Amino acid sequence: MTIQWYPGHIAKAERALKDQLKLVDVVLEVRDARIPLSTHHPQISQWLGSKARLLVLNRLDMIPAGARKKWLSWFEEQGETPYFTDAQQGKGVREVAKAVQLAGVEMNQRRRDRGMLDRPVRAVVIGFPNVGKSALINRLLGKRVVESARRAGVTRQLRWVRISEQIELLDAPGVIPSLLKNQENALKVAICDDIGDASYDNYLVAVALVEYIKDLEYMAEFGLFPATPLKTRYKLDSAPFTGEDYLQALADFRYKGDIERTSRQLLHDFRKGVLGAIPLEFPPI
Ligand SMILES: Nc1nc2c(ncn2[C@@H]2O[C@H](COP(=O)(O)OP(=O)(O)OP(=O)(O)O)[C@@H](O)[C@H]2O)c(=O)[nH]1
Repeated sequence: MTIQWYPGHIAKAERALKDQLKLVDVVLEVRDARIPLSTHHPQISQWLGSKARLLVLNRLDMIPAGARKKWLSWFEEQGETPYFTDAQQGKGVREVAKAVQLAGVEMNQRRRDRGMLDRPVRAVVIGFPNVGKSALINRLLGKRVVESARRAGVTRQLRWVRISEQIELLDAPGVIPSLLKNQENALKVAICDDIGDASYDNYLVAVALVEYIKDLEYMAEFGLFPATPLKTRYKLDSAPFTGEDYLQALADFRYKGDIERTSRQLLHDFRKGVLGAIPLEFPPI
């Protein structure tokens, strides 16, 4: 199957991102906690060079507590400290601000060592489309300044905002272009709607979602997944079906055989959390 991006948009987004990165000392890289690996861009560390980076896993509310614990220990094993946030509710945001502040203290220490004066640390929030960057910026600001768009891929002009005496933040987030050669990652990103300007087939993406759910359902036993989320929501058990057959059966059972509508409904329910807290990735073993 194919998920297509518009190459012009990707090149433009990449240039805009690099311009933003030049301006800052600290980068807050936001990923989707449901798919922390698929919302990682392989070139990030190359783009950042020696700049400080803070890893934020947003949509904390959309994964079970057990999955969060697993990711925490996995990232720590990799030598990284993930900050988990629910940017919609403001959870975990204070800890992120503290970490930026600390990066500023370290930066100013280095400046003083070189005989320079202190200055506020400059930061930017970056991430794939729709992962919650604007929501995080708003929470860091403590008020609604940046429009938190419901549609993917919305950007604005650059402006600095003060979030404390010591921190200046670019009010517009940097959008990481979803250049995804790996179709499995691309599918997960499409399922989660972290995809921006892309065209894809709702039906194929919905089938993939059903298949992921069927594959991961056994994790409910370990508290890492909701029990039978499809059966609970639609009163139609997915166990006897393949992904394609389930969508057809569900369309026949509930949506007058309309498979496109069924696909859209399923994706909508997943994205709104109606199916429960459903992680689509777990740490590699
Ligand atoms: N459930 C949940 N929803 C969130 C969270 N963070 C953001 N959202 C919602 O996700 C949608 C996208 O959030 P935005 O902040 O606009 O995302 P963005 O990354 O700035 O998006 P673009 O500007 O399109 O790249 C909005 O509907 C937010 O309300 C979260 O932690 N949990």
